[in-house]
Amino acid sequence: MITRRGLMLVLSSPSGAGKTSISRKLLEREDELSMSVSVTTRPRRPGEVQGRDYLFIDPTEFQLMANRNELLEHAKVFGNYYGTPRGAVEEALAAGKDVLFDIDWQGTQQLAANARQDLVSVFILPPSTRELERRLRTRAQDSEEVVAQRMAKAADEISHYPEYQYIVLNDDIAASVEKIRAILHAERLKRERLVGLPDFVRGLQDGSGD
Ligand SMILES: Nc1ncnc2c1ncn2[C@@H]1O[C@H](COP(=O)(O)OP(=O)(O)OP(=O)(O)O)[C@@H](O)[C@H]1O
Ligand SMILES: Nc1nc2c(ncn2[C@@H]2O[C@H](COP(=O)(O)O)[C@@H](O)[C@H]2O)c(=O)[nH]1
Repeated sequence: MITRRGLMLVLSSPSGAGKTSISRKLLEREDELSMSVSVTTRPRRPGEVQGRDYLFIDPTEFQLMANRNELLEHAKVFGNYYGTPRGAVEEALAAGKDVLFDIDWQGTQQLAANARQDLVSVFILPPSTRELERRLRTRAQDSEEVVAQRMAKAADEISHYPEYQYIVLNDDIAASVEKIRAILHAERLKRERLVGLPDFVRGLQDGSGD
């Protein structure tokens, strides 16, 4: 019997390039994929739902979670704290399920340091700086000040693209989703992820695997 270890599919990008939009569409199409819901100290945006988009917590609670080693990775991004709760991810991976992450480059580096073999990392680029700013503005969920702060950090975020295995230029969202699905489907077939493969092949070779 061949089974498979779950993988961690990470999407990173400068703010506004499209990670959240792409993630939602991926989850609609991929039954075996679940979203890692982060904790954050950032204020909730209009329309965001507690427990679906984030677990919104206060800085004291965040610090407690970090101290208790309940976060798989954590980072300060744009002045707020964000982190990945460890329990849900470890449970899903152990059950052979894949987990989708929308996290920044700092978090990706931490996951890579601890579990590089289970990580599939994708960096999403916007088609242009002008389009990135247009997307942040038309999302209409952040103040002028926040948009300016995120645009000021975009070049720095983009400088981390060489740390990622795959690059997707998010011009057309449907096409971007299909590209990431293709990455996911190919990565699922990687020999290294298959558990029980040597025994299965040995059975084929010696004829005992009927
Ligand atoms: N390919 C695309 N073409 C046009 N608009 C897009 C495209 N992808 C995403 N958008 C729009 O851009 C805006 C920002 O997208 P989204 O919130 O998904 O970005 P994000 O990378 O998750 O941002 P953040 O890092 O701030 O969470 C949204 O209004 C979304 O509808
Ligand atoms: N290292 C982590 N980064 C995270 C996590 N959750 C989200 N993020 C990143 O933060 C910025 C801003 O997100 P926003 O929702 O405030 O627009 C973005 O780059 C996210 O990818 C996390 O758990 N860890």
